[in-house]
Order: sequence, then C-alpha cells, then structure tokens
Amino acid sequence: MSQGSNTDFILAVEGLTVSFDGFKAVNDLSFYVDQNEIRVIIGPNGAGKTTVLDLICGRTKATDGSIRFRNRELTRLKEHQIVKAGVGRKFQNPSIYPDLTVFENLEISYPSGRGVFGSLAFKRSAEVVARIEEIAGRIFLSEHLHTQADLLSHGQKQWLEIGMLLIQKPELLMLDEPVAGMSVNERRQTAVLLREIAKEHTMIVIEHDMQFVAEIADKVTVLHQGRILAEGSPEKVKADPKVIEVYLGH
Ligand SMILES: Nc1ncnc2c1ncn2[C@@H]1O[C@H](COP(=O)(O)OP(=O)(O)OP(=O)(O)O)[C@@H](O)[C@H]1O
Repeated sequence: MSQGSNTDFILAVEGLTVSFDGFKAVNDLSFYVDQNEIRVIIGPNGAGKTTVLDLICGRTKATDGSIRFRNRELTRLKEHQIVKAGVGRKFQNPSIYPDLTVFENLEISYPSGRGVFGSLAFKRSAEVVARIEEIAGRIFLSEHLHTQADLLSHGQKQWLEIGMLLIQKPELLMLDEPVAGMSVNERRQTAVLLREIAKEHTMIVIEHDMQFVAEIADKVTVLHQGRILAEGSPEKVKADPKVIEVYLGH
C-alpha cells in the first residue's frame, strides 16, 4: 500500500517544496504526524522550519507537493479556511491584546463567529465563562484572570497566547519556539502544559532547547537545507552523528 492512501495520520506532508526565486527553502519534504503526537522540528538557522509551518497554515503557498490534514488537501485552501479546518498557529512573539485582561483576551478568542468588537459586546454566557476559567487554569493564570495582559511576565504572555489558541479547539496546534525567553521554571511548567494539551490535540513545535525537546517530543524531525536529515525519538536523534555534525555540535 502506498503511503499516499494512508488515512491513519492526522497530517501527511508529501513532496512539499517551496521555491523563493529558485532557492528551495523546503525541498521535497515528506513526513507524517499521528493523532495526539507532539512532533518537534529542530535544525540550524535557515533550515526551513518556520517555512514548513507557514506552508501548513497557508501563509506561504507551496510550489509543489501536498499537505493533507485529516485527508483534506490544505495546499488549495486559504489561511482562514485552514484555521476553520482545525489548524491553529502561535508565532514566536506573543500576539495578545495588551490593554485587555486575561479574561477578555480569552473571551475575544472564543469562537463566536464575530470580530473583536462583536465578541466584546456579546453577552457572557455561563458556558463561555466556564470555558474561559477552565482554560485559564490550564495555562496557570487562574489568579490573573482580571490582570491586564500587558502586566504579565513574558512567559505568562506566551501561555496566554497558547490559551487563546486552545479556546478555539484546534485539532492541530503549531507552536514556534514556545519557551524562548522563559525562565527555567516557566519552561518546566510549559513542558507539563504541552503534555497535558497533547491528550486532546496534536502538536507541531519548533524548538532549539534540546532539554525541553527531550521532555516534550514523541518524535523529532531534524531539518537541514529544506530536507530531513534525521527523524525519530529524541534519544535516537541526539545520538545521530549527522545531527551532531550539522546542529548539536555547534
Ligand atoms: N518569503 C521568503 N522569501 C525568500 N526567502 C525566504 C522567505 N522565507 C524564508 N526564506 C528563506 O528560506 C530559508 C529558510 O528559512 P526559515 O525561516 O524557514 O528557516 P528556520 O529553519 O525557521 O530558521 P530559524 O531557526 O533561523 O528561524 C532561509 O534561507 C530564508 O532566508
């Protein structure tokens, strides 16, 4: 049976290529992600990691290849259709509303089908409030529900943005360097948070901190020059001479 017809994977990327003026930032890339898996993508600067996330979420259009999410082809969809299909993305810098409270940031993200102002005006149902409180608990911000987001620590802002994604219930969450700039304690808590989230969601995470990678990853994909250099468990990848040569040894 060809892998092309396999329906067990939540995400199947095959032959994915993107060319920027002839330069292939992602070059004939194939990988498969299981449901409830945490897949971590590592690799040197410029390896194509962020570009892969950009391709999956529709921000960048593929030159060639396919991205199937639950067997639905994403390369033909627009960014907002991919969000609707169940793919959520968090960028490196938190994009939260600094003047609003934690509660209000989560409320705005609640999938009500309205824009920012419509969301604020719509009556807070008990169901919405309960969901916001539940999410705030998961992201360690129960005590800060009515704190203005601007006053949170950098790490807490990152958690809030993860919460803003979670409240939309995406099946697949993509996080770009979620622990960058976090303290050791915040990193530890984030590892716990991500393992907890993986019980209900699938995740693709770009990360450089190998200790954190080992704590969260089910499987690691190592990219180099737009291609896969190695793939497997964190232990296997860490011991791979090719990976040590181009990435870990530096
Ligand atoms: N829109 C674009 N136009 C031209 N070149 C691009 C574009 N986006 C990315 N690139 C190039 O593609 C390559 C891969 O970039 P990408 O940001 O995906 O790497 P990365 O692995 O995420 O690196 P880093 O760890 O530095 O974030 C780089 O050489 C980059 O300059």
